[in-house]
Amino acid sequence: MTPEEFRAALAKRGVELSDEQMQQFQTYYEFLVATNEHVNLTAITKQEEVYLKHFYDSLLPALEVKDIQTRALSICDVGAGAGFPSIPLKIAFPNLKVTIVDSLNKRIKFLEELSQKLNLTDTHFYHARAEEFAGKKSEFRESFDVVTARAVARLSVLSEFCLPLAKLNGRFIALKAQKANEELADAKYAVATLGGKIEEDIQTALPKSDETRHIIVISKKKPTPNKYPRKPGTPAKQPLQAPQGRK
Ligand SMILES: C[S@@+](CC[C@H](N)C(=O)[O-])C[C@H]1O[C@@H](n2cnc3c(N)ncnc32)[C@H](O)[C@@H]1O
Repeated sequence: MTPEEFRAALAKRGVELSDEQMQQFQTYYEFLVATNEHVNLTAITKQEEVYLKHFYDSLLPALEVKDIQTRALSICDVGAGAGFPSIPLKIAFPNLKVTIVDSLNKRIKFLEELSQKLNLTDTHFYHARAEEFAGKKSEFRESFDVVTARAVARLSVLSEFCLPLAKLNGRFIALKAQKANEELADAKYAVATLGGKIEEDIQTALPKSDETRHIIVISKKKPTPNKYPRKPGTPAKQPLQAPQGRK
């Protein structure tokens, strides 16, 4: 998808980007590819692929969950890497307040520089493991309207990173490509244990492509018990699973 096709596809979905926003996406693309020469940020570097598979893909949550487009929501993006999905969301919807946490400091440094280049306001970057960032003593626990994550871990593990960060009545929105159905079934126990409720699995696709995407919306119904998230590494090693015989 060329930048102009990107703009037209979004306009078709009711999102009009200004020339300035288009320039921000272009600056993002150029800085991503230049930095990628010496810092491992992405395997996708062709312009048309970055616009489709990173930029447009990152905007899918806002195309499907409309209040992201207009409200001054606080968003925490867990494991954003080179900024996906939250930086494209912030460029397209400057109303958002974005916090990113990633365990790789080189990526956080890239994002800090990127944010300055794009003149973004209300963006905050933290080098930390999600398990610590969301811990019971953390000021960030249960403080965000929306928590997002793309390509970080399977849903049962991701729920333990993300649900503790969502406010009561807030949402955790996971961006998934394949195997979403399997992951959802496998994550039911974890989601319920952590205070969440699976609300929707919105199936969608990238334009001019048969690649399906799932936007999974989980609402935070109850506070997360203090013992979660467990210590760094444990959620991935021992994902929360129903005791034998329970579903
Ligand atoms: C495959 S990348 C995906 C990056 C981005 N979300 C995307 O969709 O392109 C996964 C990212 O999650 C980060 N990550 C993995 N486990 C993490 C954890 N426990 N806490 C914080 N960040 C984590 C990694 O450092 C990496 O930048």
